[in-house]
Amino acid sequence: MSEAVRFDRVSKSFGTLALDDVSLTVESGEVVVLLGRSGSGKSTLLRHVDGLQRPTSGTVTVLGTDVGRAGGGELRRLRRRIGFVFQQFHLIGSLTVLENVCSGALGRLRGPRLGLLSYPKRLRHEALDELDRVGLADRALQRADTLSGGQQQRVAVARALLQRPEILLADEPVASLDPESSAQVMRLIREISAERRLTVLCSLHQLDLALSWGDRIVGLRAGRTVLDAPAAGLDRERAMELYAGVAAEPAAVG
Ligand SMILES: Nc1ncnc2c1ncn2[C@@H]1O[C@H](COP(=O)(O)OP(=O)(O)OP(=O)(O)O)[C@@H](O)[C@H]1O
Repeated sequence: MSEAVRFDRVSKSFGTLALDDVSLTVESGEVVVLLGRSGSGKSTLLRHVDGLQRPTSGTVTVLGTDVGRAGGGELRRLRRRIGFVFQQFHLIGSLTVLENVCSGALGRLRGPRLGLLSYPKRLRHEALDELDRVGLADRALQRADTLSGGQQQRVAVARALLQRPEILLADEPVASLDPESSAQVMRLIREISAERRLTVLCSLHQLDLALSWGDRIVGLRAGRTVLDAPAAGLDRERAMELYAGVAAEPAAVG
């Protein structure tokens, strides 16, 4: 197996420590799910992978690039190899689904594009293939804002795939979806990772989804990795300890 991501004693301070001495190696093709309470450092960890943030100390190495030391050009080249899926899908609602997917290839093209026909035919075909992969080829010419949330997130996955990424970062990709759509999106990401040997780092708040679709669970608490274990066979109670100490909702009075 080759190594896709390595964190070597990484700390990140914003005044408070968001990451505290994190060491982690992710192999190519692994699906790693990050779990932890709000504010435990999941998004900060993801942002170090594509160099949106740089470590205060320690080393982050991604696809052979030392992210903390990389110059602007090197970072841009690295980012082309990394796809990102967000909680908010960030589609352009007034454009067709297909054009939204095509925009995933902008990093591979020269110059801006306006309108579906401004993309090379070969690329439109590639985009349609990716839409087919996420089960939405029949929606290609529909406006993106006419799709359900789950469908829009699948379009966002297709758009990220058109970038031909080696790593996919997903920051709470199902946080705004219903349980069925959430499972559908996670299953898709998992299957595509297996088909293409795509490395996935995904933050989630849903323990059951993490256990179902992750290869490996990394648990963070106050910026430290307190759990790093294969998802298969991981005791649910043990994973729940990540959330221990969260104040219960006050009981309704009346
Ligand atoms: N740009 C920033 N400036 C200052 N503090 C930040 C910044 N980004 C993150 N932090 C702090 O770092 C800590 C970790 O935040 P982070 O967003 O990584 O947590 P998280 O686990 O992703 O939370 P959530 O589940 O709510 O998204 C928090 O205390 C947060 O306030």
